[in-house]
Amino acid sequence: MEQTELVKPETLEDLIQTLHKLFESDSVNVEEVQSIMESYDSKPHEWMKYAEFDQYRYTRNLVNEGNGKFNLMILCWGEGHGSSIHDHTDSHCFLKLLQGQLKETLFDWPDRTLQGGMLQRSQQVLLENQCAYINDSLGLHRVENVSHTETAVSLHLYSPPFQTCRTFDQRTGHHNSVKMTFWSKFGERTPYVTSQTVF
Ligand SMILES: N[C@@H](CS(=O)O)C(=O)O
Ligand SMILES: [Fe+2]
Repeated sequence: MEQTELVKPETLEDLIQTLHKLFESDSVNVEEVQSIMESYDSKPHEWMKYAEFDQYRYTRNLVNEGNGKFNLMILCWGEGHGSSIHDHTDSHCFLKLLQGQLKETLFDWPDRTLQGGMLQRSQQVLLENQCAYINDSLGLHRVENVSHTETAVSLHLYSPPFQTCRTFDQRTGHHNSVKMTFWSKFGERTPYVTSQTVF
C-alpha cells in the first residue's frame, strides 16, 4: 500500500480535505486514516456548530458525505448516554474523541451455543483526540459516556457509508436491524420523524 505524504491537519476543514484525498483510491489504508484523524487537535470552535445534544440519547450529526466514499459525523453524548451493542454493516468505522471520554466495550459475535450472554472481550476508555477503529471482522461494540457530570463529543467516519445496522441483546445474542438517523445534517436540524432510532 503506497503511503501518501501526510501533513498534520491544523483545522477540521484541513482534516476533511485530507480524508477526501485518502479515500480517492478504492483501498482504505486503515493505519493512515486512523493516524491522520488522531493528529487533528480538536478545536471546539471548529465543530461547535454541529454539536447538538438531546436529553435522552446521543445524537448523530452529519458533517460531510466524503464524495460518496464515507460519511463523517459528530456524535454528542449526554451524561450517561450509551449505544446498544451493534455492528457496522461491513464498513470501516473510525471513532475520534473531540471532547470528554467514551468507554468502548468489545464483544465477540454471538454463536449458536450462547450460554450466559454475549462474551465481553475487552474495554477501553478513549480520551480526547484518541481515535479507535473497528470493523465487523474485529467484533461488535457498545460505546458509552459513563460520566455523570461531563458530556462527550466524538467524530466518526464510516466507509462505505451505511444507513442501517444490527443491535444485539447482550443476554440472548438476538439481533434487530435498525435504521440510523441524523439529528442534523450540515448543521441544520433534520425534520423530526417518529421512528427516531433508539440506538
Ligand atoms: N456506531 C454508532 C456510534 S458508536 O460510537 O458506536 C453510530 O453510528 O451511531
Ligand atoms: Fe459503533
